[in-house]
Amino acid sequence: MRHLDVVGLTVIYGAVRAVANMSIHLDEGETVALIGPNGAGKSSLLLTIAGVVPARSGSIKLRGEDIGSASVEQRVGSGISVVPETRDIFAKLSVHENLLIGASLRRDAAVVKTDIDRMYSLFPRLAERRKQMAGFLSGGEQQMLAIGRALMARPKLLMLDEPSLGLAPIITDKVYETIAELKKSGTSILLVEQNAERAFGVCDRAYIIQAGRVTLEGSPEELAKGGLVEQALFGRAAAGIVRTSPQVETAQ
Ligand SMILES: Nc1ncnc2c1ncn2[C@@H]1O[C@H](COP(=O)(O)OP(=O)(O)OP(=O)(O)O)[C@@H](O)[C@H]1O
Repeated sequence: MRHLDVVGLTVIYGAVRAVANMSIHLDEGETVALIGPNGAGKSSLLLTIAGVVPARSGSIKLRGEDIGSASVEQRVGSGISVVPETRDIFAKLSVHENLLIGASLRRDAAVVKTDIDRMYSLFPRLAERRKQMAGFLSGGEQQMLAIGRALMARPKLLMLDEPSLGLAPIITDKVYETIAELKKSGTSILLVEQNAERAFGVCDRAYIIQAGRVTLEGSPEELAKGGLVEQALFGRAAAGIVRTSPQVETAQ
């Protein structure tokens, strides 16, 4: 079943067209990566799906229902959670309080407690630091807390914006192990990454995004063939001549 359908989405900031008539989709339980260089429009796409940034045009459907005019809270209530690139944790609150805030829209207090315990078993480091102010955590711990906080909303669709940004390789491994665990549990995942190799290790399908457009789409196996990704990111796509499958746009 189709979980998310984004069709013809355009996002504009002043004179900048960050997302240009972009269409992507995600099936139930699928892990889909958005790969592209800085400034390609990946974060804008995620934030627009989350309802934080408005779309200029296009539609966003969640399980067939148009959520284009829904508030951020309504989208969280419909099962969408985002871990932004900025991580957005509350630095002056404790680890435990940050996790509780992630569940603030939920009404099932008893299950929330069980979920917090689940977060602590998923991230033992957070359990050790549950009383510590989040601002004092390391970058990796803050990323785990940001993911844990998003998971506390029990998302059906989790969007992660460059979860490995600025992290040591060993911590990145841990973050990716967690993503693999979430994938096994059936959560649909939309993952923004600049590192194609990392993303390919976990995703079912990927879109290559450049200058606000999808320039390639396929499974990791398809995209890895013949250096298509490198070609798109560093080669001919830069000149706007990479041609892809029919539903995928061509860079202009
Ligand atoms: N709030 C904003 N106001 C004005 N321009 C913005 C804003 N946010 C993003 N942009 C611009 O929109 C374009 C797309 O940015 P976006 O952050 O979505 O790209 P990205 O692919 O996520 O890149 P990065 O990995 O650097 O975050 C860029 O040109 C960026 O400078």
